Amino acid sequence: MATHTFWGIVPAAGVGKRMAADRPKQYLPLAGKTVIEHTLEHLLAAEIWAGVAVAISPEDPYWPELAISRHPLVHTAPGGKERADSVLNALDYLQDRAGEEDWVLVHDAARPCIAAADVHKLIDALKDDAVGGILALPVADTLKRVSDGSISETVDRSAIWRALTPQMFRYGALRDALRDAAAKGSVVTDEASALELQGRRPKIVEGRPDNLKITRPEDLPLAEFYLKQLS
Ligand SMILES: Nc1ccn([C@@H]2O[C@H](COP(=O)(O)OP(=O)(O)OP(=O)(O)O)[C@@H](O)[C@H]2O)c(=O)n1
Ligand SMILES: C[C@](O)(CO)[C@H](O)COP(=O)(O)O
Repeated sequence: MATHTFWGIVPAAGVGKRMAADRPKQYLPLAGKTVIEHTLEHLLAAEIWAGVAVAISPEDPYWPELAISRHPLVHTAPGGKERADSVLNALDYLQDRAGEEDWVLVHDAARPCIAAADVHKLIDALKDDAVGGILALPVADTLKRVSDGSISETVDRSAIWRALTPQMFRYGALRDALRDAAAKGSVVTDEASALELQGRRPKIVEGRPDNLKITRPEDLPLAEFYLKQLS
């Protein structure tokens, strides 16, 4: 049976504009810890990691204060201007450690309710796949295309899924795809988009609806509720 090596990358260098708090949202208090501590503790609970590289802004005063920043499996990489730059920097940080065919799972610091079971579900579904893929959720609402404040059409939702994280790709393939996207000036908001631009077809694995991304203030009480259900 083939053996696999799994690295984690956690982009955590955003400023949280939409949250508009006194600090980046990954450091906001949530159920007795910071958001990023929940995220990393849940990821580490999957117990499959060769290491987890966390992309942190160079001016970030909060990260060194957290004990988890000194966890033996946790490495600190420099954050970048956009999320994709942070992920690329973390890949560069891992270059002497990770092999080209090792798996990399990228998970947002802002998704603290990730269940270890969902990490295992993604890995079990894709570890022998040629391309890799992502956790995602089918949309539950009717979708409208809107222009100038009015509806131009109702979009067929049967083929529309919401992208979640983790997103799981081979180290070398992900690095090359993100570098290509950057070289072309293409803005990619997730890892799958970078591989799609190269004509690849990442797979979809259905994730849990509680794996929400904390984006706006109203997401915090919802995350607290979900965390209570997880523990
Ligand atoms: N330059 C950046 C921008 C974002 N992220 C990370 O990418 C994840 C998802 O991004 P998002 O929710 O958009 O976070 P922010 O960019 O912080 O939020 P906003 O867009 O509201 O400013 C977050 O964990 C964020 O810290 C990052 O590592 N580096
Ligand atoms: C990667 C992501 O979580 C997928 O839903 C999301 O795209 C990241 O947030 P952003 O607001 O698009 O940067």
